[in-house]
Amino acid sequence: MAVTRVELAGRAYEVRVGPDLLSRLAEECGALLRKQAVPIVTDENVHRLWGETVERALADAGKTPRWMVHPAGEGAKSWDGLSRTVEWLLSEGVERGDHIVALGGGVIGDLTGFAASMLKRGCGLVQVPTTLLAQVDSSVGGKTAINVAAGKNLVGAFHQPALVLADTEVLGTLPEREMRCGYAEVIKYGILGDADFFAWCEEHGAAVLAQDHGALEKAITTSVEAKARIVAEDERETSGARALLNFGHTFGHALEAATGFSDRLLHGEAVAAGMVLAARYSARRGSCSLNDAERVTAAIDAVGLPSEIAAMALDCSGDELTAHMLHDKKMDAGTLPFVLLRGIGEAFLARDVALSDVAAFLSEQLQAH
Ligand SMILES: NC(=O)c1ccc[n+]([C@@H]2O[C@H](COP(=O)([O-])OP(=O)(O)OC[C@H]3O[C@@H](n4cnc5c(N)ncnc54)[C@H](O)[C@@H]3O)[C@@H](O)[C@H]2O)c1
Ligand SMILES: O=C(O)C(=O)C[C@@H](O)[C@H](O)[C@H](O)COP(=O)(O)O
Ligand SMILES: [Zn+2]
Repeated sequence: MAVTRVELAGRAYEVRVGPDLLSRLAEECGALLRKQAVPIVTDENVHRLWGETVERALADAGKTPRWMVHPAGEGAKSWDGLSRTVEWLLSEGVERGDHIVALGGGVIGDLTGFAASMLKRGCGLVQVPTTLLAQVDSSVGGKTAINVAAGKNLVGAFHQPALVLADTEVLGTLPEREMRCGYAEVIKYGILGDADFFAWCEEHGAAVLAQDHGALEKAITTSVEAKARIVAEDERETSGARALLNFGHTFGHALEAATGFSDRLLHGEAVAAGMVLAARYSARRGSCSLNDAERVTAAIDAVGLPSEIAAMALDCSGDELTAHMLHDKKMDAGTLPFVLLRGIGEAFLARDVALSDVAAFLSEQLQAH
């Protein structure tokens, strides 16, 4: 098992990555699960595939899971999903000192984390991420949110977990498409801040997706270490360091909005196409080389993630895509800082980007090929 600490003063916590953590859930959580009944929020797929393992793990420790099972998919990150979760937690008598278990992908983690942040003004949380995306990204760092009509993640809170348990065995049941989505966030860490890791991904992407043990473990632990370092430096995205984790997301969230937060384009896929756009836009502005932008595109193409928005039949204009960006949380006094590249491994925050120029660039990209 690999252990990474997220160093936050007075609230440091461990991210444990390795096999068989789910079947040791009670031991791993120790005193965090202080009552016989354990409130667990999950979705229908995870419940069907891994519910029994959890039941057994808790039964061995004399505990009983209490389940809240959401429908699978992004739709659960909604006002309705949130109110149902909070009402259920209240009906279960959850107290401030209890820890709610979020067992699932990023949707369940973001939703449950947000519910935990507001229940009795904040109760405990254990993240048990079951997708690659959630293991390398969403379970770490305390960003929680729901989507609302105006856009992605626009209502939320920072609420750190007390523990993250990333069981690599649970990825065995994850569909390939979801593995690819997680891989998009893995290579993001290389592109934004670690050229050597990006080069490693270029070589080993297929092995990660095939769940080769060594490659998968390196991909997860390198990603978690990068995220933990950045979150410890800038927990609430105030200094600019954490904003770099948003590489590809301003474009990506606009693509998710344009496709109605549906299965048509999953978050990881939107981020993949968004990273290609951010790299190409960087090259167009002359901050990075065309060659580096092409390397980003090739790495995304190589694993079957979408790179071309022209192939997405989006039925919207560049202006309509930039209109979605006006809701981006990085928006500051009327300007939107963009995470762009000086090169592979060197992202920076550009504060002088005109949205009209981005719209013109997107119009070209929508028509390319
Ligand atoms: N808070 C953050 O820092 C952060 C970071 C990245 C992404 N996110 C958010 O995370 C969400 C995407 O998360 P996701 O990609 O994990 O999607 P998801 O939670 O929808 O999970 C993807 C699918 O995989 C299924 N699944 C989960 N675990 C499984 C398993 N072990 N075996 C089989 N099926 C399984 C789920 O039921 C679902 O159908 C988005 O809403 C995104 O905005 C948040
Ligand atoms: O943890 C962060 O910070 C990130 O930006 C990670 C992203 O992968 C994630 O999708 C996040 O939810 C996006 O943040 P948002 O602030 O743009 O909603
Ligand atoms: Zn993301």
